[in-house]
Amino acid sequence: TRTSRPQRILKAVQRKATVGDPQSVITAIDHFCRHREWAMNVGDEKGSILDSVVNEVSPVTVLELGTYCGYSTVRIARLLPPGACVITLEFNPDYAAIARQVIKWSGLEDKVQLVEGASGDWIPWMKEHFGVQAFDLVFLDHWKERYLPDTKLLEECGLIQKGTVLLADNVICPGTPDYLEYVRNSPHYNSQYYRSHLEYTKAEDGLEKSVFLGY
Ligand SMILES: O=C(NCCNC(=O)c1cc(-c2ccc(F)cc2)cc(O)c1O)c1cc(O)ncn1
Ligand SMILES: [Mg+2]
Repeated sequence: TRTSRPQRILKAVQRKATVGDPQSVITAIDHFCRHREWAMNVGDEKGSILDSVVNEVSPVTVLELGTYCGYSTVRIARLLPPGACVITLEFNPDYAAIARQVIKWSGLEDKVQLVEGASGDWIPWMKEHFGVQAFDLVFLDHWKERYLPDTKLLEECGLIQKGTVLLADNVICPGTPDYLEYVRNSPHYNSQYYRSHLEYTKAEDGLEKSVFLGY
């Protein structure tokens, strides 16, 4: 196929969504992925749970691991008050290039810092490079086998402090068993599972919300 799936998602946004209207961008991507081609966005059902957690935390600084096409970046950024921002890390340059354009179409570029690179390389530089003290909310949606090592790295770098909320996608499908075991058994986290479905399907999936209790 000439174009990539992310490119076809961007086309759907440019055809169906209104510039500067984040909700229309979200609706356009959900419609395309439900009726044309499945894609690994968090989706509308789990996206509503993400929205409720963002509203509950009302974060000033958010870290998103795994941007893909920027769907969840837009979902998060549209709920942030002035002065708050989301730093989103994407390893794949092709995904990052599409995400920049989706985020720009939504008009939320001032609330988003998209960083291209590997999470393991960038996390140790977050404080110095972005002047971040600690994250209020971390949305984990990247390589599933990186959830646990990156959580430990965030702890070691002092980027997770008392009250920081971790919200992890795909804890059932594709699944993140080692991460789940860690946050559910650690005395330093209060963890709860929000049962849902894999985006645009009937398969079970869910989000795990873990609040750091301090040391
Ligand atoms: O694939 C990279 N990132 C996406 C991580 N996200 C996922 O893998 C993901 C997968 C699924 C999923 C679920 C069922 C199924 F049958 C197939 C896929 C769903 C989701 O909601 C995800 O979030 C990637 C590539 C690369 O080259 N470099 C850095 N990262
Ligand atoms: Mg996901």
